[in-house]
Amino acid sequence: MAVAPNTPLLSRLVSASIAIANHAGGVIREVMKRGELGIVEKENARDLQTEADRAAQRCIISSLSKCFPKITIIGEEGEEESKSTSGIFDPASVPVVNINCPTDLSTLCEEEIVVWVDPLDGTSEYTQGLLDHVTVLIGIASGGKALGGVIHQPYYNYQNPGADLGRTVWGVVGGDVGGMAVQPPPEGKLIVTTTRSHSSVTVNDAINAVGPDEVLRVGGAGHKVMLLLEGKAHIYVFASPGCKKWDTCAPQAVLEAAGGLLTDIQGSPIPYHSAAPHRNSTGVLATAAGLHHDTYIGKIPQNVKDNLKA
Ligand SMILES: Nc1ncnc2c1ncn2[C@@H]1O[C@H](COP(=O)(O)O)[C@@H](O)[C@H]1OP(=O)(O)O
Ligand SMILES: [Mg+2]
Ligand SMILES: [Mg+2]
Ligand SMILES: [Mg+2]
Repeated sequence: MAVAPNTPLLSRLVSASIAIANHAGGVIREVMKRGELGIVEKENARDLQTEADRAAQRCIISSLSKCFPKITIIGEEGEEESKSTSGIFDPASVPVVNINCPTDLSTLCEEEIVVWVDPLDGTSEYTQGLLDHVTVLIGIASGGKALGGVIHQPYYNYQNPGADLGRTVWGVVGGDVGGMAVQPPPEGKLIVTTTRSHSSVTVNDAINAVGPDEVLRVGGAGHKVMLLLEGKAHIYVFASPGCKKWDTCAPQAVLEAAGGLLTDIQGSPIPYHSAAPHRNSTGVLATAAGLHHDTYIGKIPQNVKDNLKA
């Protein structure tokens, strides 16, 4: 369906990203259904890539760059999977989502935009059949800031036969959140979410220091931020250099659109310029809306912060 004339670029980009992320979710389910995952080890045995990561990236980058040829797009799975034009999807073939754009972001042009794409977040969990941990992440940045994001959960509802499979949540900082009803976490206790597959002594030291009543060890950066948005956890603590910009850009934008905050473990903003290092070497700490972020940053021990110097 055609977009109304004069629609700001950011609104068009978020709407197209919703459609493309949905389509990529179908690609991910299709690979799992066929059962030939084509698993490759990247940097080490805890860093895997499957045919679903590759095919979803081909689909997302080719489709986005066809619609927006001058934006910079950086995908987790690298150059080869970014050049391909196979699996292209035209977002104009599905209804437009009307996205409000804050006035100060309404004049952005394509050259000012960097899109960070994680075609499949939670790859370890995907290979282990923990399908509800998987998300597709498309994060939109400008001026080094995460401004818009789409989190698609291809397996949302997969344990409820008959219910609609998959859901897509989006947000624009200073604008709206859509695709879900954001819920506050319970009062009177502290639930922390963290990694289940990339733990370390430093990761656990940081968690213990914030004094949790409960720790939810789940896969994926997108999935953990969804737990904050769903009111199932209060904070996400990952004192490790394992996450990259494509893991955090979209979740950060959606969380901050909902009133939360995502920074590194020192409380400093994560920069999203195209030249920024891919690795979030100083870790990640995110808080749901209504929490006092600096209080938790203040509880992270100095030795943990020192272990994660840029
Ligand atoms: N040590 C690591 N090596 C590779 N990727 C990592 C590492 N730590 C975290 N990640 C990425 O960050 C996401 C969140 O981490 P975790 O699930 O451990 O909390 C992972 O799903 C993975 O993204 P991806 O699955 O897209 O490769
Ligand atoms: Mg990966
Ligand atoms: Mg990831
Ligand atoms: Mg990934």
